[in-house]
Amino acid sequence: MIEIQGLTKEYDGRRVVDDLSFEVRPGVVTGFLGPNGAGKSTTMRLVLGLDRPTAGRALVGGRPYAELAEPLRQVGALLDAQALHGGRTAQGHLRWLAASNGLPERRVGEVLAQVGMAEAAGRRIRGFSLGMRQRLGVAAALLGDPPVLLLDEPVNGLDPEGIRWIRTLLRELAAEGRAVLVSSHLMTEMALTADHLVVIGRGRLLADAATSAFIDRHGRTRIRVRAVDATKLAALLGGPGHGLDAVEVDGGAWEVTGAEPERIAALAAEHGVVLYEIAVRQDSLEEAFMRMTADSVEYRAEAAA
Ligand SMILES: Nc1ncnc2c1ncn2[C@@H]1O[C@H](COP(=O)(O)OP(=O)(O)OP(=O)(O)O)[C@@H](O)[C@H]1O
Repeated sequence: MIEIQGLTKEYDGRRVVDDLSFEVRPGVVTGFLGPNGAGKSTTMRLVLGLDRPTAGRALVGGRPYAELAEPLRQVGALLDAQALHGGRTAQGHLRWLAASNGLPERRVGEVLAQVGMAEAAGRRIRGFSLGMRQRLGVAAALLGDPPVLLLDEPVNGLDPEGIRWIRTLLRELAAEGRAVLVSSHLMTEMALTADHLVVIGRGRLLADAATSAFIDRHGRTRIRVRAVDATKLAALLGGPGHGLDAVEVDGGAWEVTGAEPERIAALAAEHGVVLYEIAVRQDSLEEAFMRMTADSVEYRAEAAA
């Protein structure tokens, strides 16, 4: 588990992580979201002891990273998959990591197989595609079989098959009881991968909630309707008096916000309007996220700055 408590980081007096507190729990994929420059990478670097906090602390398994006896056995990380020595082979790179961290060499073959790279074990990294580098980075993170994993934008630049592979792997790793923190800009992907979300803006915590609760809270539910007689439907929903928030969207279809489908169906029946489509549409995570950040005082302050 990762515990972040009052974490603050300033660069030249500018606060980029601001009194952040949250937990990354075992058995769950936690998505780490925020606009560009929100402080996600800085937070991850602070957890990994690559930078020192100005205030507060980040604990992995109850200890600061610097105090971990065998760090790779405690936490695995994928930060920048491009930062690899091109002259080494995949196997050579992992053997060197294993040897310098007191890990058994058999893990090298195991993790290469786990990420589907057994065939490429003897090839030099400089000839690897972005997807292969990403897989090798994940293999390195898994080398010490750690209970905690941190991945910064692991699906950046991957094709749909690679994205799907990362999603499945992360869900499996969490199902094994590991704590997984993953940042991404791809909201659709996060909605499919993360059980829980931590959202930050301008270094501050904006939300810490289950993904479904976040969408329920910040997204809207709309009911889409179409009628056999579009003019009658327009007169009903567009007219005053029924107290519905209704707008015409396309080709005679209407969307009603903030009402139960039963109420709309009953209203239509009462006025003799025959519906042939009535569908409940929940906002996507992206729509909920955009509404949430637009509503957030902190984020508006940032946008105005
Ligand atoms: N070493 C540093 N020195 C000075 N400023 C820094 C340093 N590292 C990061 N920053 C600044 O801190 C802010 C947060 O950056 P960070 O990379 O953590 O954000 P992020 O949420 O990961 O953004 P992105 O999604 O764009 O990767 C940015 O304004 C960045 O310029």
